[in-house]
Amino acid sequence: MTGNSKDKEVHKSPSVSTLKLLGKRLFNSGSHTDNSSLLLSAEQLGNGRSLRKRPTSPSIGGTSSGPNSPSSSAGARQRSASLHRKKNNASVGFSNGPVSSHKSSAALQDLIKHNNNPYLNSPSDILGTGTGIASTRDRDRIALDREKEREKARSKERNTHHAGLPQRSNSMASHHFPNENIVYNPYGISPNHARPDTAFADTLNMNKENDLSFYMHDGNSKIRMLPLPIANPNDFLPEDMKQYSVHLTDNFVFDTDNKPIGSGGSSEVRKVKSTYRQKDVYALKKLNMIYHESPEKFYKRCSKEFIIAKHLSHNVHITKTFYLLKVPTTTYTTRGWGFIMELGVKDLFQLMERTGWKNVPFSEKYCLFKQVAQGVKFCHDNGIAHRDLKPENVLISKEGICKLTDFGISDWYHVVPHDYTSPVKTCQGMIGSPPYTPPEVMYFDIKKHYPEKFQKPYNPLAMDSYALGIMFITMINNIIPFIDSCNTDARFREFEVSYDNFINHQNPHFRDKGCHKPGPGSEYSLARNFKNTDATRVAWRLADPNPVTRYTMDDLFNDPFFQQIETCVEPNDDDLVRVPELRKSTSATDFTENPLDGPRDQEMVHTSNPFLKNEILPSKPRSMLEIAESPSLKQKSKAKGTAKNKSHAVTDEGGNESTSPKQQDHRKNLNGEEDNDADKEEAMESGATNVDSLLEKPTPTSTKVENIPSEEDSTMKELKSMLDSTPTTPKHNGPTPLPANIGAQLDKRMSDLSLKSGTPVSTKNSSAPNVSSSSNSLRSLGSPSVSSLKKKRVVHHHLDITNSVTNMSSVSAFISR
Ligand SMILES: Nc1ncnc2c1ncn2[C@@H]1O[C@H](COP(=O)(O)OP(=O)(O)OP(=O)(O)O)[C@@H](O)[C@H]1O
Repeated sequence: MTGNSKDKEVHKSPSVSTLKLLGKRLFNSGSHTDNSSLLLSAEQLGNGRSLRKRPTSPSIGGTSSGPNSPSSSAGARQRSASLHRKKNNASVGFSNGPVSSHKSSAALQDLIKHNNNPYLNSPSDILGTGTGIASTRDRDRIALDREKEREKARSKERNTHHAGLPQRSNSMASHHFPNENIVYNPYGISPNHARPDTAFADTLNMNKENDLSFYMHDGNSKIRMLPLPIANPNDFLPEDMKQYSVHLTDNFVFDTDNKPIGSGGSSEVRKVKSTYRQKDVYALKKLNMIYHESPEKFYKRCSKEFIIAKHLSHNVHITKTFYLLKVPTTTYTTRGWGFIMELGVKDLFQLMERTGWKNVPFSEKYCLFKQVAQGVKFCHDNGIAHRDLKPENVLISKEGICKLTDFGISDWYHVVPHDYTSPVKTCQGMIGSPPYTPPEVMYFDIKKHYPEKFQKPYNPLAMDSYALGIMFITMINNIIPFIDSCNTDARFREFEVSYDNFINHQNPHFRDKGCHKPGPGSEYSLARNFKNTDATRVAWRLADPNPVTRYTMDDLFNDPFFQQIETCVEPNDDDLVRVPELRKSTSATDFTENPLDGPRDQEMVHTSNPFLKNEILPSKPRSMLEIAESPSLKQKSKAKGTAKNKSHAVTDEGGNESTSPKQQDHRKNLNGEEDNDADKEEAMESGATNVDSLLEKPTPTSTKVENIPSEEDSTMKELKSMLDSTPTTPKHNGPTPLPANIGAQLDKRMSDLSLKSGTPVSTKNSSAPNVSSSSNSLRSLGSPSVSSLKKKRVVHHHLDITNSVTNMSSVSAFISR
């Protein structure tokens, strides 16, 4: 178990912000190696696959289109690679890659020194063994390339085909800084494509952090602020998820440290503390508007993410999401919405980029892999496809437990969302984060210019399997195997050829269901480092380029190698996370989001829920306890007077557990924690008030509806109708999904917020075998409230990974070039 010192180290380490900065500079350059004698190799090979954060392709609308620019990222990378090959006159296999133009850079040498790229360790890597047996696909590829060229020309003629749609920017991808390598950043800042949603990327620059003026560009191209009044989250949530308090500052204060702990394409994550228990630290995922998103679309997107995340918050391998709250403008954030979530110590990417990662024993890596798989299985078993699995979206708790997060593009995957016997609903459109996005999805990437005939509806579950396989390969190889999982990437082509070779020449039944013969051996580059042909079977079957034969999660859980992996936590172990307490719920009259804001009644203007209009939203949202006691809003009066100043510790299981002060005391004792909450409370609350009173200025209401895919329009109607649902008694039983009626209606409607649904495919067998993994796990004992606070004994020390790059100065050497 990692102690406090480790945690501190975590926070000192150059985490997300540094990584992002590093990524901008270093992606496609030689990556870390511990062997300086390999400097030449690194440069010659132009390793472009070093680990870096992968922003999600934000194709909310179902397509991720980009300008038909000849300078797409792929193009740029290809140019680099070919240039490199020319320069070095080397025939390379997997190790072939984009060129680094910083040969003589000290920073690069420093970087290369830390390289632990296993491909660089053997001369045979250069030969790309395992791929030269047959190359039957080459002809296909040439034909495909020709066809793509023709399609590209046609596409140019069509020119503005995708204009106005949400786009994945190719700005950073195609933008070359004179002294900088290419970085693929869909949300990148470009002089030509200023993306409002990139505003928070700049907050990672610590110099700007306390610069209030930075946050005052209301409505300019960098900052996108929601118009006032900010909508009430409860207006967008189903009955059983409505919250007692909807204001962040009612029950939380920002961490005094006040540094962002992470950021993504549409969010920034900071620490917040319970107003009542300073030791209870949570993550606030502050959500930002993306592109030219309208406020309505923003609210619907975010509430969907929240509903899915909360729906899944019943498993030790899922990051718990507690509340969806209004966030005021402060020195730390702009106004908007945010999630209160369980705090992760770091994400898997941050573990993998540490120089000590390469020394992590196989057994520990397998354990992490299996934990992630358990999380994915839980999602699938609960009707959700994650669709954006990548190391950045796996958080590690302080106990070393892997927890999936970021359900921003997740979706219900059944045709009838809550009917798990109904077929799988296929998807269309480019989503996800290369290279974890499988080839069948990459065909939808507009920048790849694939002919439309290649774009077939795909199974979102197979998407998760593939991502898991690529994650596994990356974890073992310490480097991503390729940049894009499509045949525009030479390394991916090599992988495909290797795959075919293995089947054609060594194991013809490799793709057969139930075949558990050994997988590829060390003659295959992407198998060599596993040193275990059972592990390669698992990795390669998950990363099967063919989605039809790819391992499903059930196949994975049936695999004998997977089954025998020992983990240090069981999927049904209880969590150690304390549900944040809600004591205060600011009423309409005593909460001032902005002094210039209109009366709170205006919130009603935002609601599209006729039910709420008729009933008149009560000034104080009902608590989960009140909802449980009297589901109908008409009975609200009975519960009146119990709301304010009452302690509400609402479980994330749907509100069926409200912890009494007595219980809290008990928990406190079990934890051995010292509370002093009452003493601190007053001071903390006054702190919260101060935060509230910080600067904010009115925003011109932007209601411009962009030229969005028609499905977006329809989804808005669907969400409205979802909210018209008749309230039912909120009830949750453990991991059971949403209450039947509401859940079914909600699922149906929310599922329609998804990408274009296509033809159903056959439902997979949802039964999973019993997986016996760790015998070392502590099983839950006693009641949940007691067992949830038991410390678990783990067999591995997942956070205990050394890093030779520990301070900003060493990092700044990279980025100050
Ligand atoms: N609960 C949390 N605790 C600690 N760190 C977190 C938490 N949630 C997110 N992070 C950090 O912030 C990063 C971004 O979070 P997340 O992926 O949820 O944002 P996003 O905007 O949806 O990103 P993406 O570009 O992948 O869609 C994560 O990679 C992680 O490092």
